[in-house]
Amino acid sequence: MSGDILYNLYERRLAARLDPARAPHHVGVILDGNRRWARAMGFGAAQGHKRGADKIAEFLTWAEQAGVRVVTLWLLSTDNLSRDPAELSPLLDIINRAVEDLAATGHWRLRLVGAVELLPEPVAQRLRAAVAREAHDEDGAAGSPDGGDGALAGSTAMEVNIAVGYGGRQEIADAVRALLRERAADGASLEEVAASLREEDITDHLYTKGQPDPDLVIRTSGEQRLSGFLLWQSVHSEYYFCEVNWPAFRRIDFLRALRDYSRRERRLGR
Ligand SMILES: CC(C)=CCC/C(C)=C/COP(=O)(O)OP(=O)(O)O
Ligand SMILES: C=C(C)CCOP(=O)(O)OP(=O)(O)O
Ligand SMILES: [Mg+2]
Repeated sequence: MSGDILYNLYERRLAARLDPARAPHHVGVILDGNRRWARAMGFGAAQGHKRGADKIAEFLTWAEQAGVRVVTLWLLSTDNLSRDPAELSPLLDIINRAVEDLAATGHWRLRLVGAVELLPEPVAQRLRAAVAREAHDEDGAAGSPDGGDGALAGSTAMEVNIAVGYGGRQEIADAVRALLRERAADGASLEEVAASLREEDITDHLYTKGQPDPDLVIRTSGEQRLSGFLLWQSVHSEYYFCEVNWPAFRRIDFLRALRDYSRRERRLGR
């Protein structure tokens, strides 16, 4: 039997054995290892990022098929903004194009989660425009990523958070700033804000406001760290670290993550 046939059989068996009722509602992904993948292939960093970007729509389709309702994709950290401009500039363009392509399918509900204002203005503008166009398409006709008659981006479409210029500490600082400004505009004194501050007030001002916390966070490339991803929201998240570099991530890697997740016992401190 050829490798492809065996792979397909294994993939189908893994998928069939997963209980959709145990699927994570929100999956966060740290798409790591683009440059290591590129180096191993004898390519430059930009080709690694490009191949990584090409994997995104495919991944979202797998997640949707598995019953996931929210996906957060970490495409650029605040720390990544200090990378060499020779790498950063093509990477920002690749991210812009990737988000425009996702928006053009009209298939997902996109949300920018990150300090977009820290990005070069033209990049930020393109990102905002792509996501705004997608939101507009919600009541119009748009096809599925494969060009078929898939679900339209409406209230039932999977939500996809695009984390660009995202840093966990930055997000919490932004949330506190927004909260303080809001309360100040209502005429509250600093002492009144301090006395009444609850955890939920911070949660309600995060980039992810209104969304459930991630149940499962996947990081590719073998690194076992968070690097600040969804710092506030990941208190009870399950982590899955996968050795494969992001551009080489396959559906069976994702299905294995889901299988692993379905076997975990989440106690939430109880
Ligand atoms: C369009 C996409 C997919 C964007 C993700 C950008 C990014 C910083 C990926 C991580 O790989 P890396 O650059 O950190 O590579 P490595 O970990 O191998 O150094
Ligand atoms: C995947 C993204 C977008 C950010 C985290 O990966 P990095 O590669 O930048 O993080 P470190 O390994 O340096 O912590
Ligand atoms: Mg990396």
